[in-house]
Amino acid sequence: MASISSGSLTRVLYSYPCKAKIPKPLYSLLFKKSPVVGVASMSYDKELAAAKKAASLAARLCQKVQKALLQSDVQSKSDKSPVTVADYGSQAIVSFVLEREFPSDSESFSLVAEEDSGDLRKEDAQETLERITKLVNDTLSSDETYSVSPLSANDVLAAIDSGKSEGGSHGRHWVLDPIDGTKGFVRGDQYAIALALLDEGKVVLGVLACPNLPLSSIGSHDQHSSQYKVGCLFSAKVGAGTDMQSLDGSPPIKVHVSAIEDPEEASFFESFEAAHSMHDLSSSIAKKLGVKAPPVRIDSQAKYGALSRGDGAIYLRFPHKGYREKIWDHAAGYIVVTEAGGVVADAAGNALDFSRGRYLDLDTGIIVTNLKLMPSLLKAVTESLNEKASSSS
Ligand SMILES: Nc1ncnc2c1ncn2[C@@H]1O[C@H](COP(=O)(O)O)[C@@H](OP(=O)(O)O)[C@H]1O
Ligand SMILES: [Mg+2]
Ligand SMILES: [Mg+2]
Ligand SMILES: [Mg+2]
Repeated sequence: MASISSGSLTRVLYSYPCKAKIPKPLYSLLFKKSPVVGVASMSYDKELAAAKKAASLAARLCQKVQKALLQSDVQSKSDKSPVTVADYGSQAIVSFVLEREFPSDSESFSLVAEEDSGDLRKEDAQETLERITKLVNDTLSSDETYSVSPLSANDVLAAIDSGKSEGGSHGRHWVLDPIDGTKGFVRGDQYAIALALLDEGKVVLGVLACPNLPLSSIGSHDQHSSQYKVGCLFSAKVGAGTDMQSLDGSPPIKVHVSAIEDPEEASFFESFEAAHSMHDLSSSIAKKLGVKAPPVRIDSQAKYGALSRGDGAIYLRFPHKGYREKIWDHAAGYIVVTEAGGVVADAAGNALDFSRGRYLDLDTGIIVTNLKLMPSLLKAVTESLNEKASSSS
């Protein structure tokens, strides 16, 4: 989390609309000291290097599949959401690389990941499993640092199933979304490989590989244009800021969230999929706040990456009633944004709690912006939610 100087503290206090009392949850979110007390002094350098390597290799596998996506590569999970050979392949690669990079931790290795091998163990999935196994082996052999004998289909199933951990508030847990934004991936749009590490319940590092995200700002041009070089790797470590580099290996640069204070100049991100976030609610919040620009709708945690380098100033996510957010959909994005100076909160202004297992139990939605805009954003969110509640009662 970005440290907050007394100067910025004063500015935030003054920026709170109407000098109203700052709500308690928001106060603690904006002003509390680093949330990783006790683990902040660890370096996590080796872990971050391993995470970047694992996510970059997984991105290579995903790029290959997205270029030649076959109808048979896309399956439906029991909740009807899509999953592809690349989701499984990416999870197998990341799991394999992490276990290999930390052989001495094999007893305590813990990975909380989205996919499991249940459907791949069914009889009619033989061909799909073979295709995934080939993809994983081809990707590993394309990396000169891994001279391993090819993995069998069973090795691949076991690597995928390493991701069954429940996480929690004790010890270390890797958190993986092997493809976040599978719907975007299938459409040929944005997606991300999102990997984070929890230590004693706090996110201490995160990596976002975004193979289709332009290296230059998407605030200023059409994100679908083929004119711009794409492929970004964001990485963040607690207390060390956020870096961005190209996926093909340029040196990293430090990135920072937008410094915009006037909502009229701000633009906001939201899900491309209306089923994932209530677009009408975001537009009512944006209108209240005075945001002029239309929403930028993109898939996946690429939104957190783009926000961390200031492409836009606000991210609004309001799932429909009953949906429970998962930790792998936010852990990496959360630290990428907070280390770049941003604030991530639920709709009541509470900090997100990644220590409760696979789910993030939170109040109503997720809002992300910079320190200056957060108080007025939270006020607009509260008003819009109250209006929505009274109009539906
Ligand atoms: N009804 C729903 N409401 C909110 N989020 C949902 C949802 N159904 C799926 N999702 C989540 O939204 C994620 C994609 O986020 P975004 O909308 O920002 O692109 C999905 O990740 P996966 O694609 O990894 O399954 C999934 O976890
Ligand atoms: Mg999914
Ligand atoms: Mg996801
Ligand atoms: Mg996913």
